[in-house]
Amino acid sequence: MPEPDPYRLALVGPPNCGKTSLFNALTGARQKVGNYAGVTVERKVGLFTTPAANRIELIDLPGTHSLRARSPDEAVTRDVVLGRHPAEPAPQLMLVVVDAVAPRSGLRLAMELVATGLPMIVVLNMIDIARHRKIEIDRAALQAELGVPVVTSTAVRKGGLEELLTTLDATLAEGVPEAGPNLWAPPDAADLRLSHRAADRLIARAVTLPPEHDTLTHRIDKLLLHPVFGLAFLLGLLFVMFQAVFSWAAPVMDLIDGSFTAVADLIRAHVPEGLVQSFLVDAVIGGVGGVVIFLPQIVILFLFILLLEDLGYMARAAFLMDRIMGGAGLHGRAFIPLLSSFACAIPGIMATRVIDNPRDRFTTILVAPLMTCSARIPVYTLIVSAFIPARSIFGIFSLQGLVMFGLYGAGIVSALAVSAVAKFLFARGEPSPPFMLDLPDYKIPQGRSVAIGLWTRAMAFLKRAGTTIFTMTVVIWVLATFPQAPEGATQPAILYSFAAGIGKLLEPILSPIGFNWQMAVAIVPAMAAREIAVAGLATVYAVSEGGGEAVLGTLLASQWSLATALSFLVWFIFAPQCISTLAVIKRETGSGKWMWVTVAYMFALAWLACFLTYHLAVLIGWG
Ligand SMILES: Nc1nc2c(ncn2[C@@H]2O[C@H](COP(=O)(O)OP(=O)(O)OP(=O)(O)O)[C@@H](O)[C@H]2O)c(=O)[nH]1
Ligand SMILES: [Mg+2]
Repeated sequence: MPEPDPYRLALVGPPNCGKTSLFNALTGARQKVGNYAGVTVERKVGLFTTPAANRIELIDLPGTHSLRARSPDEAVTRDVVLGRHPAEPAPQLMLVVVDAVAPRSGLRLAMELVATGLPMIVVLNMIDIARHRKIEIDRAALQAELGVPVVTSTAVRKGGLEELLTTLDATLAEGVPEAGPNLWAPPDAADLRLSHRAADRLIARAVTLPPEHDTLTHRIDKLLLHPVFGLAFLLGLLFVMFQAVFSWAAPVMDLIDGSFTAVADLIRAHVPEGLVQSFLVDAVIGGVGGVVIFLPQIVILFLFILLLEDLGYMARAAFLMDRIMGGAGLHGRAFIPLLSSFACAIPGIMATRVIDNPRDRFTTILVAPLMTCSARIPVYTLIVSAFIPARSIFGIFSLQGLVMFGLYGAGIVSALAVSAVAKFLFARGEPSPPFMLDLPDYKIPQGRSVAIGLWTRAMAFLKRAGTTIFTMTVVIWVLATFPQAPEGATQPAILYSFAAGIGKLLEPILSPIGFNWQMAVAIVPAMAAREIAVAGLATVYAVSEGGGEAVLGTLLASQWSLATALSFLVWFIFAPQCISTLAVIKRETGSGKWMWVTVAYMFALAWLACFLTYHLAVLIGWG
């Protein structure tokens, strides 16, 4: 007998009320959660079985305050709930999640959702915090007013879902009620006022707030949202973050480096000199190993980002930066997408779905690839450690760390500059409405969720090293090795290879900015992933040096001028070296136009900036 179809349930609620935490707890998934609005921007589906063996297909949705959706992420929720989504039939039952600490917007949404006719269960989540704060909620009154079951939950605690599961099974045992007629219509301003008043009445009847309002969050915010001290704190925090990425990681990186060198020595000792040895040492260890070394830096960066997300600081930073970003024509909501782009532009671009005005959204998408993503870290670190002396300044800051900070700064400043130009170019249309931001309460980060987040990111990085980066490194090795030098050749073997031929072909475009042909061979395949530039340089130089033992950094320092090195760094600030990002831009904007605009302006900017940097450096005498 075929199994009956699972019940289709959807998690609906305002932003940041814990929908995804519930989703993860119920289905065992590892979707991203974070203490700010707009973490989830697309629908996710998972399966689970209740204690009474009911099979459930659960849909996690982006948060929204109303079905009157404004931004692309909210539109997903509206379409799924109203059964208009092309790939998703309407759910049979909604779990309407309400933040028990700040129940207003959730209860308002629940009242609006009653009109859809879909059966629902209201889940008062974060009840742990509500109890701690002595917020009392009269569930019987809520149940009577809304006419639906109301349960409490703590999504992030073991056993916090028992009541929800019991009620769910009881509801399903009676058979899911048929959906009533859908009477929902987009509310106008008068409807909205009415519904806000109705929600206020409901809260007045069912929720008792403790008298004092001066919570810890308020006290911390007095400092951290201070216009001067707050900004100084934010700047200091970012500075510490980049110093940490650069200096804390060093000992672990040395350790990894040491073990790779040991393995390479083993291979040299046991595998006869020739193609096999060259492949293993130059491509696999030199190339892929050369990238894997950067894992500690990536992990430290993500640790900072995950902690800030979970603490609830992100929205504060957005609030502080709103004025500065507004001056450059960026919407306050652009901050979190841009900050996420420090990790990777792809989730950053996806996160722009929370911006409702298309012009603001496209401007953010346009500049997101300028933020320093983690794939640039290996390139920056390699060049900075090879060319910038490891001195300390004022005895505390490392000069190398300062240069790294400068590279990040250059990305941020150029993103602001490009968006200011974009604002000037498409200044038509009315100004964006003011930025309304929910500041979530601070929360102690959940160790488990931070650990899972770190693990997922680290695995993704290693997977990239084992797939894309490995493949491209092998391609580069083949190109740099074949055809082999003819008998009696007088020049180095690599000059007879395909790689040299390709590099020479690109030389006319790249020599004005100080690049040699080896760099051309490294940056073309690095379109697949920026780290390949490091693997590529390692492989090309290793092959041309006949598998010499020199460390890549030392080798580069002996072969490149400082002017060339600086130009190479600048190239990686600006050039659109990432095909996946371009593909996501195309998908998220729904047309190839914005993708080509991005490619064109970034390449043009990269070339010009490199040209200036290189010639200026030569003038100074660094040529
Ligand atoms: N203490 C406590 N924290 C919770 C609970 N549920 C969620 N959280 C925290 O609340 C924050 C928001 O959780 P998410 O699951 O990302 O919220 P969401 O509703 O999916 O948010 P969006 O996707 O942005 O709409 C995270 O920091 C969670 O760790 C809970 O029951 N108790
Ligand atoms: Mg979510």
